Amino acid sequence: MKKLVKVVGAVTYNESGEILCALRSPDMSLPNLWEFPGGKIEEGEQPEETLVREIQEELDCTVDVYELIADVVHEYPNIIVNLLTYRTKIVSGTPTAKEHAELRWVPLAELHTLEWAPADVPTIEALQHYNGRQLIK
Ligand SMILES: Nc1nc2c([nH]c(=O)n2[C@H]2C[C@H](O)[C@@H](COP(=O)(O)OP(=O)(O)OP(=O)(O)O)O2)c(=O)[nH]1
Repeated sequence: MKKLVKVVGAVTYNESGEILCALRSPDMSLPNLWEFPGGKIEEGEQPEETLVREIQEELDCTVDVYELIADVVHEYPNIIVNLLTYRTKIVSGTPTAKEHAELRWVPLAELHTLEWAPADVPTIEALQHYNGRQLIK
């Protein structure tokens, strides 16, 4: 039976309303696809705690976590991923790619031009339906 992993991803806006996108490196699973930075929820962790920990590890900055954007179950060939995406805000530090091949700030209207990990597509669609400006707090 395929393993089900619970994963969190951070949707982070900058002052210009662009969203932080991260490119998985060639040696990761789902190589060379774009994702929201984050990672697997560990035993005993709340999703918000995972996000803060993972963003610190992967991007070397600190985020506050706000509302849930999408809760998606996606079946990959080898694994089932339950991806929870949350709006987050950087409260200290500047995002730096510690593990990703690239980080890029992308306007909402251009998100669909990137090649995303399939589990992320419903989040992109949900974001298009939001008024992006309302998300900048
Ligand atoms: N962090 C993150 N992972 C995602 C997203 N979309 C998506 O399908 N995933 C998948 C990729 C991985 O299979 C899993 C997250 O694991 P991880 O971020 O800890 O990645 P990893 O490379 O260490 O995991 P793995 O090689 O052991 O699969 O969820 C996303 O937006 N963010």
